[in-house]
Amino acid sequence: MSAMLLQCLSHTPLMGRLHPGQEIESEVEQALQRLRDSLARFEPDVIFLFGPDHFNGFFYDLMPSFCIGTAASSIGDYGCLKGPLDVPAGLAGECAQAVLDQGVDCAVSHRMRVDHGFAQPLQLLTGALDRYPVVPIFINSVAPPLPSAHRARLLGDAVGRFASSLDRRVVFMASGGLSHNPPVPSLATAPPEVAERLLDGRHVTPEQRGEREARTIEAARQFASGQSGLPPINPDWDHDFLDVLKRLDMAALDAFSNTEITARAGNSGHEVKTWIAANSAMSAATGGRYEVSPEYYRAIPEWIAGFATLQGATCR
Ligand SMILES: O=C(O)/C=C/c1cccc(O)c1O
Ligand SMILES: [Fe+2]
Repeated sequence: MSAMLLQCLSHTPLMGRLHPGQEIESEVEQALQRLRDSLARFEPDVIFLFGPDHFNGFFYDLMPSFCIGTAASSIGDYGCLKGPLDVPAGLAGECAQAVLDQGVDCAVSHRMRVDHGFAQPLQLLTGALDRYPVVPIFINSVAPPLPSAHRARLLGDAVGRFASSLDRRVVFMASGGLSHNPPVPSLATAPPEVAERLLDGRHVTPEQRGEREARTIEAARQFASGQSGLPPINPDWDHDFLDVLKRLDMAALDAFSNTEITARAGNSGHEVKTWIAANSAMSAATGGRYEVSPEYYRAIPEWIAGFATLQGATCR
């Protein structure tokens, strides 16, 4: 019999680099521990992990809206674990075919490079990149033109229908969001050497990577001290979004426009589409018979994150 579990969490490579204080860090740790415990209890056969990329694996020389990896490796940015994920190639390929058959155009990568967007949740919740088989599903969340919330919902729906046919213990996991605005360059305004890296940054040197990471850490330090031009985290929007998920209101998810997400959740707020896809997958796979509990939320400027966790399980 198929069994389904939904887990969503924010990621931030600033965790462990900047410190929002003991109380907040232990709150976050407890929220992560709840996810870890239910994941371990669930004993998944496979995790369908919806995640973004930050110009580390996907570039403007060929930028898909969605891509399923039949093999994937983490680049180890920001000190995350580096190396291969345990991707079941046949299953991932079948998933891609099923998604295409359901009318959602999705690219395939037989050598997907992933960054902290995929590596951090696996590391935080399982202690490794290859503890469980994982089908990595990329959603373009930072490189306009972006897919809509509606298309992300349909992607999730197609993955959920496929997963429900498997007779396996399946986790739908999302990594991203909620509202946040780290300093990600834009192709439209970038100087030539930065634009080149957005087009094809596959071969940056360790020094260039180190400089980029140091810039983000410095930007977070300024953001946390209130001396930054970066737009603020938006807890009101984040709570509204979590409410929609709690109500299982798929139609409301479709109504989030890209303009609204950028204006209210920030340029990187589009990472919520990973949550939209995972919740939609859970809805499709269970026929809507599941309950969602948003378990933790806090705006954490030191981590440039509206940081949240959510779980969902089938109704008994
Ligand atoms: O520098 C990057 O690649 C991104 C950093 C970042 C910072 C805060 C929240 C996030 O979701 C990020 O990806
Ligand atoms: Fe991110």
